[in-house]
Amino acid sequence: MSDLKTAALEYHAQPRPGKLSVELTKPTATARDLSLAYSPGVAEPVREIARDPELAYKYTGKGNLVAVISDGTAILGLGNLGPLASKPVMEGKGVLFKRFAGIDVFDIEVDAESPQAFIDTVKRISITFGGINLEDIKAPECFEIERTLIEQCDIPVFHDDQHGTAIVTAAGMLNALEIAGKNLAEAKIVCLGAGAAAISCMKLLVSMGAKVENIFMIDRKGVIHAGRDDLNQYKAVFAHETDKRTLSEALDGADVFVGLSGANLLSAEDLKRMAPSPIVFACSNPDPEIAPELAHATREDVIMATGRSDYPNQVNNVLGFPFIFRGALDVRATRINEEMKIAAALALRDLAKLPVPKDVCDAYGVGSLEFGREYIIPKPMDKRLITVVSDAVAKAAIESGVATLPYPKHYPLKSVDDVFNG
Ligand SMILES: NC(=O)C1=CN([C@@H]2O[C@H](COP(=O)(O)OP(=O)(O)OC[C@H]3O[C@@H](n4cnc5c(N)ncnc54)[C@H](OP(=O)(O)O)[C@@H]3O)[C@@H](O)[C@H]2O)C=CC1
Ligand SMILES: CC(=O)C(=O)O
Ligand SMILES: [Mg+2]
Repeated sequence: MSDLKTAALEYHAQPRPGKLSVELTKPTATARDLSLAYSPGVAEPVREIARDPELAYKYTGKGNLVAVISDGTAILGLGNLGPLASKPVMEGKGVLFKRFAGIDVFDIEVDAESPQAFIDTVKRISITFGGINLEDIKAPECFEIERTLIEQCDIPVFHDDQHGTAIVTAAGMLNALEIAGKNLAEAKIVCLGAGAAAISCMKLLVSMGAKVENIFMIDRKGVIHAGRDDLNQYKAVFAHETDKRTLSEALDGADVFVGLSGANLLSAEDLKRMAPSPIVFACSNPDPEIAPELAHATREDVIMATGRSDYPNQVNNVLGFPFIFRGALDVRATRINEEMKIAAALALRDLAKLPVPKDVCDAYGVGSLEFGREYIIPKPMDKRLITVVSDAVAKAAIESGVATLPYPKHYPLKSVDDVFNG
């Protein structure tokens, strides 16, 4: 077994199985404590909540609890391996929510026979939570699932593979284009993949200035173009008249490659076809569309990002979801809207341009980090993320009218330790 495989399996198995547990937040040392925590005292908050449901936020953990829910149909780039196999990823998201934003998570893997069965399950349990993070659900089913749940739930429902990925990709892309001396409005973009992440990423780039006619999206059957009669409504948005049919043809002179598809699908030969200073976001997990070593060996001028932690420029939704939900929960937003997504993307973009503190460099074992080809986006370990991203999201929620609480007194948060100082 490879070192990483052995270490990863050992990490998950020892010293106890899994990565998450439940912790107590109140004293339980005495009989008196127990009479408050459980019977008879527990009846008091029960009566209060029955009288006024809003009081669930005061007397239970609802307001800081997010459900990370999957049906296991698109686990990372590994495909449809079923709900149980998705559990390590969902626990992993729970780890990141807690570590970076102090948010508690129940991971929930649903064995659903249809999208409607999945929707019904999530809807029925949604009252338990302050927010719902849908995860690793394949396209096109994910779009209808999310739309219906947003409509039916009064808490934020957010399919992270769509919007978290789009927000982080947009932030990195704006910076990469600036470094390459290009701009979104003129960039010729090739997107390999036309699923949950790809469609949402391209939609957000369009809403931030990219031109649909400059985007070539590619699925397993090749370039998505106006002559195809096998496109679902989500792919069809990106269909235009073109004689390009293959990835190679689409990449001729392209400024940007975004990979949200699968491992090793971009060859060195294809990378050579791209324009000067090509931007390559090979974001498939765990293995990117092209290995960074191969990309750098092929093109000295490449600006390269992956979804992984072990290379520079990690374009991964971990930079978004903890801080976006933190901001949304703290103003009790009823949804996560476009204004909040764009605010998060711009906050991430801007943070990458500030001097990087020493503790962040130390965590990544480098002497320094400076805005440029090898540092286009902040590092997940950067403690300022919770300050700037959560603040931007909370403010955008208030300004766009979806917040039900005012701007929190303890904002902007200085660190994750600050979360319960409000
Ligand atoms: N870095 C990050 O933060 C994130 C990365 N991702 C990565 O994006 C990828 C897709 O995830 P997601 O959108 O959720 O999954 P989906 O199942 O919704 O979409 C997968 C898409 O990839 C396409 N695809 C797969 N293999 C090929 C191929 N050989 N050639 C062309 N297209 C191909 C599929 O084509 P078709 O439509 O024809 O089936 C489909 O459009 C995964 O690798 C995942 O790890 C996802 C979210 C976040
Ligand atoms: C990062 C992530 O959510 C994915 O690859 O699916
Ligand atoms: Mg995912």
